[in-house]
Amino acid sequence: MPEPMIPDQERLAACARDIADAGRDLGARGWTPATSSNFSMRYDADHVAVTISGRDKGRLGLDDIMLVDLKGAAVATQARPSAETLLHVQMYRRDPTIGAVLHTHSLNQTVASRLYAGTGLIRFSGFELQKAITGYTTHESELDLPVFPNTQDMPELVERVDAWLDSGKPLHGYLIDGHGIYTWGRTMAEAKRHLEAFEFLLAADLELRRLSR
Ligand SMILES: CSC[C@@H](O)[C@@H](O)C(=O)COP(=O)(O)O
Ligand SMILES: [Zn+2]
Repeated sequence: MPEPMIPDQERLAACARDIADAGRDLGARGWTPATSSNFSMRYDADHVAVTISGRDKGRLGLDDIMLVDLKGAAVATQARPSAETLLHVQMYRRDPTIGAVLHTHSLNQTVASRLYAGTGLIRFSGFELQKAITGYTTHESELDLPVFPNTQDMPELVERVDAWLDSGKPLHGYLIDGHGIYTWGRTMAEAKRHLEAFEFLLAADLELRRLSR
C-alpha cells in the first residue's frame, strides 16, 4: 500500500488564497452567478487544488478549496470537488506547464456558446486583443475557440477535448454550449489574462452582430 499523501497546509493555503482572490475578482464582474464556475491551481506535479462543489465562487475562503490527484480523486478530505474537476485535471495531465485552470459562466460566454454551437467554433481574426493569448503576436492571426456540446457526462466532454488536442490543433480555451468557458495558463495571472481576453473578444463579436442586424 502506498503511504497516504499528507498535504502541506501552507502550500495548500497559498493556492487557496490565489484561487479565492481570482474568484472574488471574477465574481465581482458577474461571471460566477449562482455558485457556478470552478477554479484550480497546480499544487505539485501530481496534485491540484480545486474549489469544493457548490460553494459561492465569488466569496471563497480557505476552507472552500481541496486537493485532488490528477485523476480527480479527493486527497486527504471527504469533501466533493467541483462537478467538472475531470476537465481541470485533464489539462494538468496533458500539459505539465499548466499552472491554473479557470471556468466561468458570464452572460457573453453563455450567449455566444448558444449562437455558435451549430458551427462548433468561433474564429477570431483582426482583434488586437488576440495578442493577449500566449503565442499570438499579431491581430492578423486566427484564434479558434471551439464550442463543445454540453453534457453532464464529464468523461464524454473529456473525450471531445482530447480529440481536439490529439488532432494537433491549438487550444487555449473552449466554450460548452449553454454553459460557459474553460481556459488556463502557466500561472493564475496568465489564466486570468486569457479569460479576460476571451470575454472581451466574445463581447466584441456579440456587439458587432447586434450592430449589423
Ligand atoms: C450552479 S450550476 C453550475 C454547475 O453545474 C457547474 O457547471 C459549475 O460551474 C459549478 O459547479 P461546482 O460543482 O459548484 O464547481
Ligand atoms: Zn459550469
